[in-house]
Amino acid sequence: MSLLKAEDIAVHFGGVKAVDGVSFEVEAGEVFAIIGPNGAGKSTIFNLISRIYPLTKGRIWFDGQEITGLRAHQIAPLGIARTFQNIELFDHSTVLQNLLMGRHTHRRTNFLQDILFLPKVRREEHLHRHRVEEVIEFLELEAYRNKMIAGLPYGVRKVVEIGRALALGPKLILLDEPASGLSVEESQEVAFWIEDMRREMGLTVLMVEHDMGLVTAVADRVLAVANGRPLAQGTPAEVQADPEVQAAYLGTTAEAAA
Ligand SMILES: Nc1ncnc2c1ncn2[C@@H]1O[C@H](COP(=O)(O)OP(=O)(O)OP(=O)(O)O)[C@@H](O)[C@H]1O
Repeated sequence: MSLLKAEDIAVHFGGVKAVDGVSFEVEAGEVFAIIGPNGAGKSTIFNLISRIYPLTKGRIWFDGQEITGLRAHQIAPLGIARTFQNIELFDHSTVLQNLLMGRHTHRRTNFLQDILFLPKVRREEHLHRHRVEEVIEFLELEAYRNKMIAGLPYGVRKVVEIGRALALGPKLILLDEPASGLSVEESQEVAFWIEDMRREMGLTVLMVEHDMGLVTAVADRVLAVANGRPLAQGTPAEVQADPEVQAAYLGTTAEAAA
């Protein structure tokens, strides 16, 4: 059984069919990439899985449970974490504080227990700290631990965003363009981390990415979309060789070119 399954999903905004009849399955432990030209519907697919947008059509399952009818706040506790195309961090907080906020969904204590700082609260705090320190070590963020986000280089902020998602301790991580705006070296580093997330953390990765170098380096399978519609699915090499995919990247579809 796959970890994530999307069946014939669609969302229409007025006349715009942002996503229209897309199906795919992501196996546990797999790195699965969604590619496509600008405006193809890639981020919208993430927003459907995260339950930010209501589905016009279709169904989604995660870890054996149907999540089609769930609300956005119910998704993270199931073990799905995500990053955003436009980094969404708290600029005037430190790296450590941002990562601790990634643990927020796991809080089991209530406000009264928190202000009395009961042993249960202390134990929980210790657990959150431990997980966050693991993430800091994993992503080599030690030097930035107490630095404000606002003053950090773009590449480091992107890594912190991945860190915040990892701090949640997810089963599935959704990475929205993890290499966008990064240098070639930084993008290669992201490729190593994705590999390590799978190998060391046992994570399943679903990513949207324009950088075909990164996709080819890390993805087991790829889904190509254009104008909200699926074009091809397969290994990176198979999808890149697909004539419809090639046509879509030239700004036209194969049908239009025929
Ligand atoms: N909330 C919304 N309301 C109306 N239209 C939307 C909404 N969200 C997305 N769209 C439209 O859906 C289409 C797909 O957008 P989406 O952002 O998913 O594309 P994308 O493949 O992620 O593009 P990019 O690579 O540029 O980020 C676009 O035409 C976009 O304008």
